[in-house]
Parts: sequence; structure tokens; C-alpha cells
Amino acid sequence: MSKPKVLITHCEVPSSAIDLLRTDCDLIINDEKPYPNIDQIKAKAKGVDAILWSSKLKLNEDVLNAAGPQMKVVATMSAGVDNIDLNVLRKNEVKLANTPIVLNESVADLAIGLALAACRRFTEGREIITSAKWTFGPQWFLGRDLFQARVGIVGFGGIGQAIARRLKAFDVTEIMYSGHSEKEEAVALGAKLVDFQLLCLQSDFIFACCPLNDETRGMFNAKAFGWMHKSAVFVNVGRGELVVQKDLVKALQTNNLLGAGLDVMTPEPLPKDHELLKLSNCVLTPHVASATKRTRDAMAELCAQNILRGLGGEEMFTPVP
Ligand SMILES: O=CC(=O)O
Repeated sequence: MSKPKVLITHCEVPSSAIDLLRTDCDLIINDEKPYPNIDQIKAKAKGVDAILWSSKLKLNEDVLNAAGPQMKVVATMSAGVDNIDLNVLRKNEVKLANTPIVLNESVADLAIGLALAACRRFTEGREIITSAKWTFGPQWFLGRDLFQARVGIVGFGGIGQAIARRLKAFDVTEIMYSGHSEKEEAVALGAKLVDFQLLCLQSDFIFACCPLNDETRGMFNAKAFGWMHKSAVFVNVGRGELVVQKDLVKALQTNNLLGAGLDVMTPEPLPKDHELLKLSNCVLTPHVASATKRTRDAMAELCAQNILRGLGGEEMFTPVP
């Protein structure tokens, strides 16, 4: 019996995942560097039974059509599925799995890193050194503490909770979160459900880590930044489109926020002359919150296991409903 064909959309998917798939599947691996475009992916997708999708590109009807009706399983190497047309997958009875949970700790680490980098003014500090403006004074270059701060977490899923666990070690005064319903896990973390406006009004640090969907797109807009106080720090490890970016730029330019730490932005990659890069009170990382060796290996292996289970007709470990 012939083996199922699996397309791996990026040649740098960790080898431990490739090894898991290799025995039972014929693999087609995209080898374009640094990453393939959609036409290159579509060309290789023809006739495959499953795809390990390691790409920020849109997985839509075109891709499914290019693959053909036999294609029944997609495993995306990401927690977010906002680049995947879920309706089209559903309509074509294609099973989808993502990689939640395994990346929570790495993303939470980076979120805390960005919060500290923003509140202690890392970007500005480096600029001061490189422009030979380093001086000294008891009031010079003051930042704010995460210690004893009030913190708001928007999106209290696995990542939000991992951030909250780290915040306990910083002795924060209060952890608030917003969302649709009270989370059981919040009790042990001493986190309190509040509405989004109150969270913005009362938090010294605001962490955005919710999924991007029609409800959350653009929720951090001029109004929300207006609710935040001038000494607040905004951190985004969710998706750039959660934010109306021009409103954030304005809030930072006018010092209506102390600072921002962003792992995600719009567009990605960000052009090198973008406004965000001109702001001393903004710390940026290039969408790498899950980019540690351990986590990327775990994400890839989970994708491989999901593909094997999906192709074998078993329940996948982390199906997207
Ligand atoms: O952004 C990264 C992810 O969704 O895993």
C-alpha cells in the first residue's frame, strides 16, 4: 500500500518532527529559502494528503484546490489560526490541528522580557549609549517597577496564565484579566475578572495575548489607549492586528503611555523605516515569542503527531474545533 504524502511547507521544520513522519509517510519538503511564497507552496501541494503548515501565509481555498480533494489533514505550527480559512477547511472536511500549550512558557517569558525592557527603557538606553549622551543624576533615566504594579491581562488562556504565574514572582499588587467568563485557574493565581475598560483604566502593565478574531481585531484603539494612564506599559504577544497601530504610535509619540513592548505588529516584516522604529519608548522583537529550540521542537513534533493521528483516523491531540 502506498504511503500518504505529506507536504512540509518549510525546510527548517525541526528534524525530530520529520523523523517522526518519515517512516509512515512520503515527504515533500519545500526547500525555498528564506521561505517559500504561496505559489511555490501550491505547486508542491498537488496530490498531498496532509500539510504541515509552517507559514504565516494565508491557507485558503486556493491552497486546498491546488492540493486536491484527497487532502484531509492540516497541522499548523502555530497556536494562532487567524491565517487559516476555517470555513473553507470545514466545508471541505479537512481536519485542522494547531500547537497551543507547548509554547505557553516561551511566549510568557518573552512577554515579561518585553514588559521589563519597556518599563526600564532599553531602546532609549541603547540610543543614549550609542549617541554618547550617557550622563548621571539621581533623577536621570528613571523607569517604573513591575514590582507592586497592577497588571491587566487580555486573554487569560494558557499564555495569559503563564504570564500571571511569572508575575506572582514579581510581587505585583493585582492581576486583572478580561474575557467572556471567569476562569477556574484564575482563583489560584488570585486574578480577578474585570471588563476591558476597567482593565485599561486600572492597569500599570497591560498584556495583550488573546487570539485575533472579528471581536478582538482593533480592540486596542485610540479609546483604549486613552483609558490607559500615562505611566502604563503596553505589551503585545498576540497579533499585530489586535491593535490600531496608528493609535498606538500616537499614544507613544505624545507620551500618553510610558512605553510598549511588541513582538507582533503590522505589517510583518515591518519596513525598516516604519514609525514604530523611530520611537525610543518602544521595544520591538520580530515575532519570535515561541522561538526557542525546545519550544519549536515541541511544536513541530506535535504537528507531526497530529498529522499521523489525523491520517490514521484517530482524534488529533490538539484539534481546532
Ligand atoms: O504567533 C505564533 C503562534 O501563533 O504560534
